Amino acid sequence: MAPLPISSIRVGKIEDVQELIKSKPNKVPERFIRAANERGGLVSLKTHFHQPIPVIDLSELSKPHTNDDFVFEILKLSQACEDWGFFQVINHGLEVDVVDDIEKVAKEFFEMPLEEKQKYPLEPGTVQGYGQAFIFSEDQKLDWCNMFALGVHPPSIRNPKLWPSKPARFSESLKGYSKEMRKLCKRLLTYIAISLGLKKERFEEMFGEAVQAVRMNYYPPCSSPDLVLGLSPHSDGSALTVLQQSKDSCVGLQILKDNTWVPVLPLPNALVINIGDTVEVLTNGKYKSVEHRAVTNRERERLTIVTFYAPNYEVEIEPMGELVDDETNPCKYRSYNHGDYSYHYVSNKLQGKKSLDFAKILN
Ligand SMILES: COC(=O)C(/C=C/C1=C(C)CCCC1(C)C)=C/O[C@H]1C=C(C)C(=O)O1
Ligand SMILES: O=C(O)CCC(=O)C(=O)O
Ligand SMILES: [Fe+2]
Repeated sequence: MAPLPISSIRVGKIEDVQELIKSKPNKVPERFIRAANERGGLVSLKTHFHQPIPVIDLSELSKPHTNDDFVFEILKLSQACEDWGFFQVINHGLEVDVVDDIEKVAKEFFEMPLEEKQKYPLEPGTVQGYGQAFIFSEDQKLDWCNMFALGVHPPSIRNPKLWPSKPARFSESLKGYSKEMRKLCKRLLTYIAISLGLKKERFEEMFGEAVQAVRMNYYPPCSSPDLVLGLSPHSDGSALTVLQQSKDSCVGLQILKDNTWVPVLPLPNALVINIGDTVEVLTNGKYKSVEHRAVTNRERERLTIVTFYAPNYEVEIEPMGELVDDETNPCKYRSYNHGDYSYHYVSNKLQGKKSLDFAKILN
């Protein structure tokens, strides 16, 4: 994926949100204030009474494929992917230490002095480093979030200058965590393949050496949470995304369902999984990527650790032949190179599902 021509990008001053709140401003700076139509939207109250985002129990999927419990959970998975594009997984079998450790080092990273974090700057037009990504103009609104993102795998996408030397355990911890996340993504893709009636290795065989990136999002508290957004609405360009919310995390993630923003209630020891644009294309729209955003809290900070898992940049993407029927289910997306899509994705601001127009066949 070629870098963007950064010289032409003028983004103005991007204030660091953690530093900003230290000065206790009596007003939220204009650059963070969203237009009324952007920050509002109907927010579902249903979640105050029950948890609507499907929950998939991965221990049920470890059972033999002939077992009724396995079949039942696969059906639940297929419904979750088709109706929601989002689900939480429990009993995922990840070592508690690995999950806890990354959360600790991520916290330690964000708590370091600004000068230390600024040794790893996210340059305009790139998506790796500390700062704000997807900002392309001086008048673009900013998210109420500090983020730190790194390409992890294959090693060729790493920018070693951006891997921090402090906290001392950061790199080791991220490598260990990413290894486990990679196994989890591969495993989830086998279940997703089975849920679609495909052979279980179908995604893995097509993806080649999959691309994996991590993004740590730190949302400081905001005195006027209704005026800002923690993270702008977007769908992920990945095939799958895994989101870990820190222990005791408050609600922050919202997903757009039937024109209503539905909050995702954090469950203890669960991970949130979502379908990315790439799986939408590969399944010819049977499983769709879903627009989501993050909101902030008046009193509480929130930390999330997000893994993006996607095919190798060399891979050609198009709807899978098994899921297309010229008569009853014609091809809705064109064929393209995943590296080109990644370039397109990172060259545009986050704007709902707009990035996917790149692939849509418009009739
Ligand atoms: C909100 O989405 C992102 O921040 C994001 C960025 C991912 C990336 C890095 C942090 C470094 C390496 C490149 C890559 C683009 C993967 C989303 O990632 C999605 C977008 C595409 C395309 C993808 O494959 O994952
Ligand atoms: O932090 C969250 O809740 C959402 C993060 C997210 O959607 C992303 O990083 O792509
Ligand atoms: Fe996302």
